[in-house]
Amino acid sequence: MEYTNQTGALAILNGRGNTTSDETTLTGAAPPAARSVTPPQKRLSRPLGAIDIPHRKVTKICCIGAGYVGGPTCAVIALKNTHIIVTIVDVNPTRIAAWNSDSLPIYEPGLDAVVKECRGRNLFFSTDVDKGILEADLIFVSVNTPTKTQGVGAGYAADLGYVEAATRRVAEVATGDKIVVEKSTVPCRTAQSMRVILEANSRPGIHFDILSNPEFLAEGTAISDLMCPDRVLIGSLDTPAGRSAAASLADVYAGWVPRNQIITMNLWSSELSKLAANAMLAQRISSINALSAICEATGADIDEVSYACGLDSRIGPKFLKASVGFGGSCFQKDILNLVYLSESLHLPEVAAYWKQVVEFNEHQKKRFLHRIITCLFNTLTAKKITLLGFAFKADTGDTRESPAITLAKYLRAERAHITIYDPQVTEDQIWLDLSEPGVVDDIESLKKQVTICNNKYEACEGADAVVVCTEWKEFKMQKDPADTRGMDWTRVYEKMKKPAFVFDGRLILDVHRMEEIGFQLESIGRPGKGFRRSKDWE
Ligand SMILES: NC(=O)C1=CN([C@@H]2O[C@H](COP(=O)(O)OP(=O)(O)OC[C@H]3O[C@@H](n4cnc5c(N)ncnc54)[C@H](O)[C@@H]3O)[C@@H](O)[C@H]2O)C=CC1
Ligand SMILES: O=C(O)[C@H]1O[C@H](OP(=O)(O)OP(=O)(O)OC[C@H]2O[C@@H](n3ccc(=O)[nH]c3=O)[C@H](O)[C@@H]2O)[C@H](O)[C@@H](O)[C@@H]1O
Repeated sequence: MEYTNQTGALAILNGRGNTTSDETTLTGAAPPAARSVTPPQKRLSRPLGAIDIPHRKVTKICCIGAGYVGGPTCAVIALKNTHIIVTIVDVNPTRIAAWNSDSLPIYEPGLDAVVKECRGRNLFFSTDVDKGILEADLIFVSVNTPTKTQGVGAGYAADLGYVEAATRRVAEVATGDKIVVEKSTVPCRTAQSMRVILEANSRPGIHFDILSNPEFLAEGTAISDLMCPDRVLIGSLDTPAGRSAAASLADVYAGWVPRNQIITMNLWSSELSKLAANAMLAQRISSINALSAICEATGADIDEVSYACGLDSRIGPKFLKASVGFGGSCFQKDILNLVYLSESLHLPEVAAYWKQVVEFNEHQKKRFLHRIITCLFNTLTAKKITLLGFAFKADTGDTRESPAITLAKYLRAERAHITIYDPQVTEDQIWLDLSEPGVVDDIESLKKQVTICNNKYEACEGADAVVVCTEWKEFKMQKDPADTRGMDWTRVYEKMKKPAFVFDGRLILDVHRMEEIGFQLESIGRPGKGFRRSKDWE
């Protein structure tokens, strides 16, 4: 039976070996045979019961962690539930001060308007973590879960120190019953650890319900993702108390999300679904990037291949854009987390399978660098290379795991002079990303080799090559001379060294139009000019 192993793994994970009703469904389910078959997860979802199960109405929410997730998510909850008081707390006073100012700590389209409407009404930002916990009925734990950098599992396992610290604080401070919600992305079974910590450290007689409610928003589109989510996932114990807590949280989301999109399931499935979703999304990018290498060597065009594959309704068109590599704070971290989980479950083949998604991503960045070196006559020494974009994707100022950081470090090693322009990333952030922690004189040598520019045209002046690292709209070719949002690539060409090379790591530039201007454009997933010249069929 196709699902037997999965069920077995679940049984091992929950440490009981008994099967829940969900697991029974899984074992009995026939494997999907044709594309019209109802997806198996439909049958997995428990009846929501949010309306008919007796449950508490939430009136006060506290969110621990005012980051990229906690801030936007709870701002939208406050916007859509004017009867709920939402307080977002954080140990970082600078971050909280920024949330309380006109200059929010994160750039996210639409976020300012949401915060402006609710702040001071039913949305508050505070460093008083204890007060937030004390007053709330429901507490989101939305703290960071980075990859461990040392000790057992270094480089793979999630560092759960922040989750544990927040959980201990809840246990120590709470004087009444609380629903505690894992919003952070965590390894499967973390809710169990949280339960043990809460029960061991709280006052007698206090009851905690723990829910898993992973977040699926993407940066740059956080507000629209939150307003219209594909689904809201709530994992709970399959007990009356667990179901009741899930119903309380479901009510909060039902403030704007249709009930049939609020999915409830067992805790461990919910925790694992988050890692699984990110792993599958990243896997699609590595798959298309692997194909991009074949395109470059054969004359196929990766955009055309993506388009052709995406028209198959089983595959779909999203997340098939080839690039210099995926970045962001979570894809790599969550896959490595899954790799670690697989290894600890003695599933080395499963671990190797997922690990390859991350390894290929690193390879893609190196491939791109090699192409730059080859085109620039095999040396980058003292050449001016301009990086357009430093954020890991457009519409965010976030640079975590940005491919531009890796590229800049590689280019530095080649002794190139690097100039960087990004419309949203701060100078301080770029210096922080490029300097080696603990190396005292590094920043001085860094500043001799790297220039940060706040004008895109100036950044390109005198460059041997321009490398598009982020797909900001302002780097796309302007539609006409009056279009001030796009880029006047003719103006760029005039001030560059010749031959003028542009390396498009985001496939946003049209090869024919760029060549008409005079550029040598080299794009990911398309054969380069050298290849095309050597073939007589073009
Ligand atoms: N960034 C994203 O787009 C997404 C992130 N996630 C997950 O959400 C979680 C949070 O991610 P981000 O918001 O990006 O992290 P972040 O680093 O932006 O924010 C976390 C915040 O928690 C605060 N914090 C840590 N420990 C604390 C404590 N004990 N008490 C009070 N505050 C504390 C930190 O000061 C920080 O401001 C992670 O597990 C991440 O994997 C999930 C979906 C999307
Ligand atoms: O857990 C998380 O943190 C989040 O991770 C991703 O969101 P995010 O990393 O913000 O942004 P994505 O749009 O997924 O992009 C990630 C990276 O992949 C790249 N990408 C994306 C799509 C694509 O087709 N090709 C491609 O190279 C992007 O440029 C970016 O570098 C997921 O999309 C969210 O659902 C998830 O909640």
